[in-house]
Amino acid sequence: MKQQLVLSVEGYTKAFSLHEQGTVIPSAKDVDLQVYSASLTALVGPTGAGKSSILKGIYRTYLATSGQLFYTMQSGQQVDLVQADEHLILTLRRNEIGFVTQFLHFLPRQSTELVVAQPLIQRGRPVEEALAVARDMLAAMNLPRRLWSISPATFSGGEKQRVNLARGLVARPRLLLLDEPTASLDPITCERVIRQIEELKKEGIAMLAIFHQPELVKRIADRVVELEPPLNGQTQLEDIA
Ligand SMILES: Nc1ncnc2c1ncn2[C@@H]1O[C@H](COP(=O)(O)OP(=O)(O)OP(=O)(O)O)[C@@H](O)[C@H]1O
Repeated sequence: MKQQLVLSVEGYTKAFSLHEQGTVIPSAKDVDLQVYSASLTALVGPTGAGKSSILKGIYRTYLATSGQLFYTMQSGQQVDLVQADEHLILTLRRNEIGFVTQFLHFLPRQSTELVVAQPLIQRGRPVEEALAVARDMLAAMNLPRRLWSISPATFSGGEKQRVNLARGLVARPRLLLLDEPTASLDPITCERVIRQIEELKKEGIAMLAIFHQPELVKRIADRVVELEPPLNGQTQLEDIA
């Protein structure tokens, strides 16, 4: 399958100004990277290097301090995710860009299968059909059947991670962001996730994923972007004013 450029990150920089403390926390600094369809770009580097901050910038949970995030939409039109208006960002989140984070967001008393089916329902799939896809994915993620009809509120970290993955994977976005997708999984489930990632590649999906395990990166990454260690210390706000 021909790989096409889906996302080009150019000079992405993020720093957090903590005005009350009068300091600036540097995060990602001048990062360039590309993500192509039908492939996985791995983001590696030490703790605090800004890996999660880059994913959050692409998903627009964070606003970049500087730099550009050129995303090529399904329509072929290119948009800078730093500048795009809120409405477009919400549309892209619903239809094109998915994010599997370390945290599971869900409404109280919502069943696990409904949490997973949600991205499909939001796109207009009939509820029963969406639930059937969700159940298949929960089975693929090795989540015990007895947990499907209850809320994930009381789930263990590994169980929540499986629900998160199932939700991200059913959506089949064009660009999938994965923040340590296998971090709290047992080896069998980890293998299943790897199989799913291979499947996503075959379907043409572009992925940008943070990993801490070098052997995993070697196995599934098509490109590797290594971030520099974070700068030492903090900058006083007046130093950069
Ligand atoms: N909302 C925030 N407010 C202030 N500082 C933040 C915020 N989010 C991240 N940071 C800081 O930015 C730096 C980079 O954080 P980030 O989570 O992106 O690192 P990371 O490379 O993903 O680390 P890890 O491998 O430990 O997950 C850290 O020093 C962190 O404390």
